Amino acid sequence: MALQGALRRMVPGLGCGQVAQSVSRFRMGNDQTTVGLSNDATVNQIQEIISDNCVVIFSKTTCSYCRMAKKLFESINVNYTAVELDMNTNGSQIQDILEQMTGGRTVPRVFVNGSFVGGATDTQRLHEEGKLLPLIHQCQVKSETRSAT
Ligand SMILES: N[C@@H](CCC(=O)N[C@@H](CS)C(=O)NCC(=O)O)C(=O)O
Ligand code: FES
Repeated sequence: MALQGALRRMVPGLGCGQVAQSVSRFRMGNDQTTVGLSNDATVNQIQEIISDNCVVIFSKTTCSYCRMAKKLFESINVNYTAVELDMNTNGSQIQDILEQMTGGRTVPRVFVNGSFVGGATDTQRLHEEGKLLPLIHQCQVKSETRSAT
């Protein structure tokens, strides 16, 4: 699928700033300029957020599973960027695109180091299997490589 190809081709993310206490939140499309974005523009916006941030959670403010995913990252002191789809003018468009990219439209949709890792239970399982922190560590390796060059 074209979108999956596009996701794989993404440039590595810029600094991810994990292992910090504060939680960064990013809202897309809440201002006038981004209302009614074309599909391509929204795809680009999504890809930019995913490549610029080590951990991205596409979420809804009312969703307990989303809360669970956020709490998991908070418990391991890892910063995340939450995109709250229910606070966003383009929320359902973003959800449609995420479905094309990942094969599902449920929230949360969690991305680490540019790759989709699953929903809340998938992310929790990954952590229990000891596989989540190594993925997060990959973002640090990337940002260290970048700053060394
Ligand atoms: N096992 C999934 C469950 C995700 C799920 O069922 N999400 C529901 C809300 S809790 C959903 O996205 N429903 C469709 C919607 O809100 O658009 C996970 O842990 O993330
Ligand atoms: S837990 Fe109900 S909306 Fe996610």
